[in-house]
Amino acid sequence: MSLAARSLTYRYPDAPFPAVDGVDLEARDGRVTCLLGATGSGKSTLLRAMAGLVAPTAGEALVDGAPTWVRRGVLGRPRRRPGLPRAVGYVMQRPERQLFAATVAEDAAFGPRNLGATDAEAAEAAEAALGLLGIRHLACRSPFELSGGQQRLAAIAGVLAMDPANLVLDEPMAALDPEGRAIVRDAVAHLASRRGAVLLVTHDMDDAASLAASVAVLDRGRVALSGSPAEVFPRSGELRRLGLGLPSALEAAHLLRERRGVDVGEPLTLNALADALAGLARGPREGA
Ligand SMILES: Nc1ncnc2c1ncn2[C@@H]1O[C@H](COP(=O)(O)OP(=O)(O)OP(=O)(O)O)[C@@H](O)[C@H]1O
Repeated sequence: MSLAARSLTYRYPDAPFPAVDGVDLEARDGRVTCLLGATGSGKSTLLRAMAGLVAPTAGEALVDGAPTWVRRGVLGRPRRRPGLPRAVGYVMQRPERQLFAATVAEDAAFGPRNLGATDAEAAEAAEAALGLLGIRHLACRSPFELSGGQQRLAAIAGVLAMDPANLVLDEPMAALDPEGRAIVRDAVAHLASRRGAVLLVTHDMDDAASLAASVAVLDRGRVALSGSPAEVFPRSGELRRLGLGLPSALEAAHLLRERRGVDVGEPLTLNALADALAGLARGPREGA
């Protein structure tokens, strides 16, 4: 399973510049790939193109190696590849705004029913999706009486119930309280270990550092930096120039080095920073 962009360009009608400009990107099986970038850098547009919601103006978006849109017919107009919703699921920004049914289970069953499943098959798919996200106990609740984090999980369950092989998510942790963020972050990490490729847009460097196996930074529609978090995040000068901050642990490590002359390396997570500090605290005593 995989998601890929090949020289992908997307220009909105009448826009002077492409929002996405010749992007090459690969999101691999069983891993989370995070798409980062300043506001307006083209992340959501690239995500929508890679999920096949829009046809690239030039280049290709590939899902499991096949283009999302093909030119067929005598007029050669682009047409979305059949069966795409099963190949890639798309979780839009604030997906809970789309919740509409009387219960969480009915809401999650809507997608599979729409794809042709019988009522029994759709109910089974919904139950499996709720189970995957650990919210089976909410099945009979009204989606409108849930917490923000629970609503977000219920909405993501609606996408998973369609059983997509790969998944793209646009800022799934945004606008949630810390508990809601943690619930969704854990769910995404869990999904990545069970699904194909997971491609996620986030503005939060801590989420990216803790979740991603690889990251790509967009700048004015182009990939400016890419690699593993350990390769990308230490490039603090370039990240700042691109309008991005650092993971908090790395920021703290840089402050410790600059202001106190203490070197804890380049920790990307608070756990790694705590381990490095514990190592420093132990070091002199052990050596004494
Ligand atoms: N429907 C649209 N029509 C015309 N231009 C658009 C449209 N949607 C986005 N754009 C433009 O495309 C560019 C990229 O927008 P996009 O939403 O992809 O950026 P983003 O990186 O996801 O931003 P943010 O972090 O603020 O969500 C921006 O210049 C934006 O103004």
